[in-house]
Amino acid sequence: MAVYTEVTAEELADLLAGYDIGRPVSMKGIAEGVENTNYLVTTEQGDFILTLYEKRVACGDLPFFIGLLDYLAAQSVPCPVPIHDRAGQVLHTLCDRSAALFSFLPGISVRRPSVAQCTAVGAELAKLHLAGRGFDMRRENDLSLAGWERLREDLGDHADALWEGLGELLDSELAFLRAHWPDDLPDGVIHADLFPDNVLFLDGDVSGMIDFYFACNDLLAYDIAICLNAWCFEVDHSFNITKARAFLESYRSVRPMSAAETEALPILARGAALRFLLTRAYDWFHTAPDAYVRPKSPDEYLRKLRFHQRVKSLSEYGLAP
Ligand SMILES: Nc1ncnc2c1ncn2[C@@H]1O[C@H](COP(=O)(O)OP(=O)(O)OP(=O)(O)O)[C@@H](O)[C@H]1O
Ligand SMILES: N[C@@H](CCO)C(=O)O
Repeated sequence: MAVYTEVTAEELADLLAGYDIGRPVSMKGIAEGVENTNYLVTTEQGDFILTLYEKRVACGDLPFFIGLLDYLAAQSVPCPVPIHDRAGQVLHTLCDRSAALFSFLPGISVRRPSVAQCTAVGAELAKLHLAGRGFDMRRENDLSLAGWERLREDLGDHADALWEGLGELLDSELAFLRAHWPDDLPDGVIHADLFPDNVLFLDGDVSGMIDFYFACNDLLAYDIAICLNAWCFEVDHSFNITKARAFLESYRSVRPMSAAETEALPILARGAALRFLLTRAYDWFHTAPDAYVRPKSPDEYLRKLRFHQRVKSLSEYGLAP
């Protein structure tokens, strides 16, 4: 479970004294999530999420994330709304960590998304991309090409210890992506980690998108590629073209994609697969055996990468060639 930092009832009461959200009634640690410590805090006025930022989120990035959530929430994007204290502040220090309170979003995340849920998330991602236009803070994607190269370097010989030949595969894929990565597609604010565990559903609709801590400025179509990987493969690793078609049609009904964006999808999907293959491989070797959370399987993303490497036509993503 991921409650890395224990907050006492007194510490919570002291924090809440600065807000207009009533006195605390209860506080429960949330088991899900691996990056930060999250508590469900109930006050006299309702439910809130208290997040304590652990080491993986850089403190310097927090104003970007908070500013973005404020901006998106003002445009009715179903994201956590940062709660401002009486002085207008969102960020506080609690137990030696940066901490913030957010609105609690109702809904349940799914493990195996249905076609209807892929349709719903496609439209919501497009709305998010449109809503992000005009947000004037910037955060570079530290997990794009240069970041992948750093991760590959850091993995070193561990790659081949994971699977014979993985090092060579990573090197040739990086060389391919370096030579072909597009730089002239529409860009903007992307979520960059919109996996099923970061989307909440209520009565078939998306009621919440959470965990914006990889959000950054990058190609909008790269975010689409991340979602194709995260939402459209089955547990047996097969690609579900019906889900892909539903997701893409729904996205394009809200924000039409240019021809250049659709043509770039196979390369972007390769990059997106490599990104999660590398971070999962990194975590595989850097997670202590007695850690709270088990690292996720890099193998899943190696298979996804291989699928996209074999794609010959956009029709394999359910798009007209
Ligand atoms: N605003 C919110 N409303 C409702 N539930 C939330 C909210 N924020 C977080 N949660 C709950 O807390 C859990 C962990 O949140 P989150 O995914 O942001 O944590 P994390 O540690 O950054 O995780 P990750 O491993 O996905 O990076 C979620 O799965 C969800 O159950
Ligand atoms: N979504 C990431 C985990 C960290 O956000 C993964 O599945 O590898």
